Amino acid sequence: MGMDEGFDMVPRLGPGAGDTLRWSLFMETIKAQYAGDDQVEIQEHYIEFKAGEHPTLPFHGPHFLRFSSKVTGRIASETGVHAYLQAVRRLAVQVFGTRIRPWSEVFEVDDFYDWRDVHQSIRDFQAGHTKLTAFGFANEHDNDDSPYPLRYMKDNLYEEVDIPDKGKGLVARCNIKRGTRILCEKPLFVVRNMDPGVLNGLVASKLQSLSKDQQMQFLSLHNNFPGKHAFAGIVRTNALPCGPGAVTGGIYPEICRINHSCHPNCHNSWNEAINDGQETVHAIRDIFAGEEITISYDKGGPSEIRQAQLKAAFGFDCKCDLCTLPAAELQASDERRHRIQSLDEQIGDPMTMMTRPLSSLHACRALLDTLHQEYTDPHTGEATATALLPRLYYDAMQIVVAHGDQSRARVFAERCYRARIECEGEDSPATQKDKGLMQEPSSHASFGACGMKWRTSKTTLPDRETVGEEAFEKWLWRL
Ligand SMILES: C[S@@+](CC[C@H](N)C(=O)[O-])C[C@H]1O[C@@H](n2cnc3c(N)ncnc32)[C@H](O)[C@@H]1O
Repeated sequence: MGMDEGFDMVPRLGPGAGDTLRWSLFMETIKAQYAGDDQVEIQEHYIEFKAGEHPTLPFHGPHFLRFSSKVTGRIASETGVHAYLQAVRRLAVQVFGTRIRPWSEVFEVDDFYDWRDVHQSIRDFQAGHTKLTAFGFANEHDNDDSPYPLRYMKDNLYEEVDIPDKGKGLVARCNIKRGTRILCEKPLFVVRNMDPGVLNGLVASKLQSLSKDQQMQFLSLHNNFPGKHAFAGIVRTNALPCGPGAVTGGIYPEICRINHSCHPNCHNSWNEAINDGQETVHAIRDIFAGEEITISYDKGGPSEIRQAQLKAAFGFDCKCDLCTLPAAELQASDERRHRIQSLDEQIGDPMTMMTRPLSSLHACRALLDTLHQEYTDPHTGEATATALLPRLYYDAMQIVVAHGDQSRARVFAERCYRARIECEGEDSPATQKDKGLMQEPSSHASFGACGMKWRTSKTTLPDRETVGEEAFEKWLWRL
């Protein structure tokens, strides 16, 4: 049998320029170190150590999860694999620090990744794939006796770890399917935005009514504004608004550990319907084990604008995967985000909606295409959900319903409802409202408000199966 030993990379590497550069530096160091060693062979897509169980290092960093081998038994000792594991680990620690997580069956130190994910990633990079594929997802049961990921099913889907350049953060312990509710948390307390001195006193009195554990949870949160008013600094660093445009913000022991990304893989929202109000976090794309869980703290926009907003409101320079992309890719993203902003303004113009609704509707369609181009999964290249999608479908629904078109309004309301479920869950009041509109579009307050020139009944829509997808979309968007 033999005992395994090795190290895992947690969080796994992302597509940003920093991770790409560090990984290529590490791989070049490995190549130089083992240049004359005939047990170390450079293959097309990876470096192979022909010792023990032949551990490998892929050239494509995001595929790297684990470097390991059996370290007991005849083959291990004859090939000297233990010395390779130690030397490679030392070099990795020099480049990646605490991100390198050593583990050992000999010393009963647990590994991080499920072996099936490790084997899947090895199959992928050996075949030369640059996209990642997931072995399986949490909560997804197949006919196998041991559903993935068995040992995590009872636990949280995430773990708190140190994240380079961002302090602490949460990473996925297993692959998480898009739409999964990862967290649902009650605030320790809620507060309004106010002068730091007054806020400090108010928080001090709120802390007195909390348990010792809760006080410690609050005090352990990050403070990006150290100084005279420490409590107010913690609130400013961590408070999340209790709903869109809310004047109150909540403080949470776990959700407040989630770092910001300008291209987040999760969406957070306040759900009034759960036990007097709780904050939820949903995966808006498939998340791979070892990936950092992220939400957005701001309103988005091109990099210059959003980075300035983050600095002014929260006092940090954003180091997310989008902001650290190579310059040419960041510029392409900025162009799409400028377009998103200008289409959004066009759609929000009430005069255009009243007098030229077709133009507003076509702007919605153009926005949808741009969102699909901008919000793609960095690992698979597929379009992902974004909190902008339910809003877009809601806007499209409002445009058509205001002109009496119930059939299209029904389709847009349904799309809005489905997109909202992914971001907020079925039990969110906003999702339930969308569901009501999907069933009865004429119940919308603006029904017919701009006239009835597009009048249809809610049942007069073409059969998608009969006319085909393309014709249905043309009908829907009035193309
Ligand atoms: C709500 S806290 C998140 C958890 C925090 N990292 C911790 O250690 O507890 C927000 C703080 O995390 C850091 N942070 C979050 N997102 C970041 C990002 N994208 N880039 C750099 N720092 C970030 C900043 O210091 C920010 O003030």
